[in-house]
Amino acid sequence: MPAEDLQADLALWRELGWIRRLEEEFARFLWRLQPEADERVVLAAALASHQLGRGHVALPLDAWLADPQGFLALPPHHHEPASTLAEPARRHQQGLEALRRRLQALTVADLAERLAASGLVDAGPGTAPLVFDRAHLYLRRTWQAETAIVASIARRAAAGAPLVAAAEVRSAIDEIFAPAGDPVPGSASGPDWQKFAAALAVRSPFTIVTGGPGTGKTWTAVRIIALLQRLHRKHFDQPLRIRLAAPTGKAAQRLTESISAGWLALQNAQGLDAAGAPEPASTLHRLLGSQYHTRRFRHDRTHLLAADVVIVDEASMIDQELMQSLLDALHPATRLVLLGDKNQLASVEAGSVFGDLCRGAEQLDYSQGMNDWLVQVLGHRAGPDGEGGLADQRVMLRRNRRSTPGIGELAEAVNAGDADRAMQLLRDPERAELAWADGIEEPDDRLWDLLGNAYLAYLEAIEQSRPTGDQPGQGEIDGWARSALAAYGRFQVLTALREGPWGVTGINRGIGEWLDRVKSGGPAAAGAGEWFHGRPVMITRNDYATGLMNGDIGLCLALPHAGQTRLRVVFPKADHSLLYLSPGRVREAQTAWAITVHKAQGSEFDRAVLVLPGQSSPVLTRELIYTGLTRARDDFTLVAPSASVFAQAVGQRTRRSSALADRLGLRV
Ligand SMILES: Nc1ncnc2c1ncn2[C@@H]1O[C@H](COP(=O)(O)OP(=O)(O)OP(=O)(O)O)[C@@H](O)[C@H]1O
Repeated sequence: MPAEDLQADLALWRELGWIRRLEEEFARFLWRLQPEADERVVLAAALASHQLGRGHVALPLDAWLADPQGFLALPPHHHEPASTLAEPARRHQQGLEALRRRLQALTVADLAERLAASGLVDAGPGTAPLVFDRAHLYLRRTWQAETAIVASIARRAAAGAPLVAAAEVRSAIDEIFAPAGDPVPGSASGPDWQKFAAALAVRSPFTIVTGGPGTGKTWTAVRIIALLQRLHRKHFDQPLRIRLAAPTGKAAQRLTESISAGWLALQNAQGLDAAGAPEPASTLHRLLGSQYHTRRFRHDRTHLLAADVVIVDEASMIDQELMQSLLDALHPATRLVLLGDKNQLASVEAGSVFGDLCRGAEQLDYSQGMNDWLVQVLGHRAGPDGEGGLADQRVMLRRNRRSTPGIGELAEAVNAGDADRAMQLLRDPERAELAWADGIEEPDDRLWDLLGNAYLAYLEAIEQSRPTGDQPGQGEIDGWARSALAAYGRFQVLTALREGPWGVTGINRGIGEWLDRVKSGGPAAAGAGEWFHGRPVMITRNDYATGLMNGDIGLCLALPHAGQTRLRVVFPKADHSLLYLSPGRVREAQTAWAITVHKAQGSEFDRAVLVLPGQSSPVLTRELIYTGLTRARDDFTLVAPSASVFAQAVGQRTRRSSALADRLGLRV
């Protein structure tokens, strides 16, 4: 029986940890639907499901057949069973043999034919559990989501005609961008991409602004808001309803801070009308109205969000499902501006919509219509006329505006896959903001001295800002909590891995023990799970009762209370308020001396240390290194026990599979 044969192989791969139980179950479900199904179709379906678990929304046939092993979760080479005689090695070989047998002589064309002929697969809309489209095999849900995203974006991209006269836009851009003393467009420092972004955002209800760290994405967003408000107020009494959001609470908080500081600065320079000031940012979930116990949002295509403009930061973190929900909830006329860094790690959940939308954004492919518009509002075109389409909707900011350029240079080298240049920069004494922690080959005292000392400074900062007097008021306590949170935010240890001596668990334990040893009388940091004054914690699971979300960071402080102290965990909220909870109410949390790069997405720190493991691992990729190092604003240190592991990581790209860019007509 083909069904039993295939199930036996799937069971073997599941035992070996190469696929999940879910894939086995999914295959069983398909056999039940169609006992006579083609086993190669069922195998491909199981792999499409496995792909989804690894963040890919589809299985690309050609890539799969070119590298079938790469599509199973095989262990890295150094974890393969050593002896070929031992049972695990025998099973490993059996697993590989089964894979070889299953795919023997199978070509892309042959498989495509089998998929097209199968009752389990549709070529588009329908009821079959799978969809085969553009040489990608999808589970129906992800195909539907991708299709909805494509349709929504294509609709927005087509609705390009600006409502205001070009001359009006031109004078408003000139005024709003003038005080910063920007370079003359086309001058030696290159075109003014920030003005391009503004010109694009006025013209169309959908704009994508991508750029590396410090390229001025939020600076530009402030000006886009000011520009849209100014143009709107000329014709209408009410200001535009502008909503700001980001995928995580931390990112929303950062967006609120930088937009309000930027708005204030612009207002002072320009005497802007305060009525147009944007409100604090919220998380995307909150913006869309997340509801307890369901993945559905209050705002959807039948209950649209009341907003004229929606600006979302850190858009690379938006997964496919959330992007669909966001687009669904917006009126076609609501302007959507997505800000993000296309080179960062994609979302935790499946999909890489922002990265896909930015495919090829380095090249200029503006249409003739767009170039004409740019001439009218900026006085010059972007380049030769190109294909336009989605390319007309996006702009890439390229100039790093930070005063310490080293991190931007390092990010560029990593992004270009140039590990030698990256190491050279990290070791260059001229670049004081970058360092390679040479000589740390084991997690030993040299590492704990480096990491622990930074946290000692944090613990001392907390003591220094402690309110004086026995009965401080709430205002003083809030002030203390805010300054403790700010002190913690100045420095962060990041790891690539979760487990092991170089992972979050090992590094957290090491720092905690070091602090206990060095700081007499406290902070009792070693006992993970214990609550102590100064303990930073990260929430590991959404808790709707407290409103705390996975990834939120808080600090445990001994707050003065009735002449004594009591422990409270304080969390900053996206709306800038503070939430105090007793430790008993903070259920799923772990100590956060170190956090993974994945969890740090959406956060920034003045200084960051990235700790890589001594051995290579599939999670070590260029995107991970890039995301880790760009969390640091002013100062970055790399701890990499092996230069070759670092070099290998920089050479290792991750690209999530989907046909989104292709379906949107982007050259891929
Ligand atoms: N055109 C400009 N003229 C002067 N200063 C600028 C300009 N653009 C940006 N800046 C300044 O450069 C710094 C970085 O800008 P901003 O925070 O907007 O970058 P970003 O791309 O949002 O960075 P990140 O995503 O890493 O936070 C800020 O201090 C900002 O005020």
